Amino acid sequence: MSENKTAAIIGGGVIGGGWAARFLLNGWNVIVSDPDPEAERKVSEVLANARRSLPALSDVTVPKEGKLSFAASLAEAVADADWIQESAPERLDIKHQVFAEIQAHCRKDALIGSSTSGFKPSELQQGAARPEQIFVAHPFNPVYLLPVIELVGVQETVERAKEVLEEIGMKPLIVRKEIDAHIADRFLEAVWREALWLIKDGVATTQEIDDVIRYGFGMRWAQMGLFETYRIAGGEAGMRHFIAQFGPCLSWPWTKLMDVPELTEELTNMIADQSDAQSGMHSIRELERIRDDNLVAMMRALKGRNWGAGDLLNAQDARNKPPLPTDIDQPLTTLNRVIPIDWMDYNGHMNESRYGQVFSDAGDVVMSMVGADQAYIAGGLSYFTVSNEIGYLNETHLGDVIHVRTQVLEARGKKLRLYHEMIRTADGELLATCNQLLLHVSLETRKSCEPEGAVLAKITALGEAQSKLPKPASMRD
Ligand SMILES: NC(=O)C1=CN([C@@H]2O[C@H](COP(=O)(O)OP(=O)(O)OC[C@H]3O[C@@H](n4cnc5c(N)ncnc54)[C@H](O)[C@@H]3O)[C@@H](O)[C@H]2O)C=CC1
Ligand SMILES: C[N+](C)(C)CC(=O)CC(=O)[O-]
Repeated sequence: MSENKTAAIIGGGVIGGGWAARFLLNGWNVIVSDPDPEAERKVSEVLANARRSLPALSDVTVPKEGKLSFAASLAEAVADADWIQESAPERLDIKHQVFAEIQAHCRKDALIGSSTSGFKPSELQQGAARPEQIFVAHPFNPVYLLPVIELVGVQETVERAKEVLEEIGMKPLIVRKEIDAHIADRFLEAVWREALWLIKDGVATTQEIDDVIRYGFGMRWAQMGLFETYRIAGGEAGMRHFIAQFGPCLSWPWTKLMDVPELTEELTNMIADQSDAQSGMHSIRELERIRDDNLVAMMRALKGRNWGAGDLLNAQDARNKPPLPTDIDQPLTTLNRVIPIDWMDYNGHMNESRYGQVFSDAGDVVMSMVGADQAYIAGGLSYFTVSNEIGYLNETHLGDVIHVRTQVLEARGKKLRLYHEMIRTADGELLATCNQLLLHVSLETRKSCEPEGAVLAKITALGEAQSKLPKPASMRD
């Protein structure tokens, strides 16, 4: 488990702050070193944004947050660290100086990743005491939400790094060959160059460029990437037809390729003014929150499809899923989760439909406990919910950690009656209750029938044990 591990974050700016949040919210202790006197405030603000977004990607219990501290010196920060992440400015001389100091004070077995967007490991390792210890771990902003991370370096070191990053929910990609700007930044540079030309030539504004991306190909890229998208664009003949039709365009004047517009004061002002007009009404922190909420909503949608980034999140949930309750003589804890952004409504609280989901998920846990699981369902038997009587008692808000306490009121024959209490974990406030009736059914006839075999035995034992409990207090009120 990662609980006692420590990450040292060297440079707590945009990316260092994101790394600190990613490690902390996955249970690591984090110690930051940055000469900027404002670093603590900046990291704390990034962390506050991360706390409202990252846990909302999960549908199960999230790890307990680690401890954050700020070191008086780089030497102090790295002394006991398992992972050291360098996120100093993109200047090779600064990075060399930082690595020399890190290696003078860190453990020999510590992993030293660099967030560099473009330097190759061989450049970073120049003059290093132990070159093989340093590797590229290039993340994407915001580091606490976006999973992909490019790893470049000595095979054995990056393999070790990969394991750690997977534990904290990331999607490491080991880059085969070291090249300037790795893989992803090559694309980003190409797109950015073209965008600069379009603005300089007076063809499009910053707003129009952003619109063609977010209303169009950006959404396609987010769920399928480039090649799968273009395969479909080739019609029934697929990729070969796509290349035959659009390959020649690459040598037509469709792109400016490597030709970079000079970033004169005039062009810089034009871009900055357009950007102010487009987005200047929001602070950077507000824009971060808008971005994060959108990313969470999109990633959660992909989760429902078990696709791309959503597939990865489901795997992480499976790893973090708590075991089923075993103490059947007590009320059962059937759910433990954070309330995500896409469950909020126009009244600024959790929408009523989501209470149904919470209690449905809690009911599913009872089904699993008695063995009415995927295999049982595949065998043609299951439970259907035939009534949910929900009491909405208190408001539930974004980021609230909640749990559900369930009692089995009746488990006889086809009938399974459950009573759920949804509780805000921080203060024990009862938020909602649900009286739920399920009927055992045949999936073939779609009619109710008696449960069978081990499920019948387990449901009977559960019903008997729970019948000895007093009625839940909220039922008696
Ligand atoms: N901003 C971005 O979108 C991305 C940046 N990166 C990479 O991450 C690294 C950091 O970039 P940003 O966070 O954007 O820069 P930033 O300017 O936001 O942060 C850099 C931080 O390093 C601190 N610093 C300066 N000298 C230092 C030293 N000797 N020791 C410790 N800290 C020092 C600065 O005070 C500052 O807080 C760069 O290598 C960059 O290429 C990687 C992915 C995305
Ligand atoms: C602009 N950039 C080169 C710093 C971008 C990156 O390195 C990755 C990102 O988050 O876009």
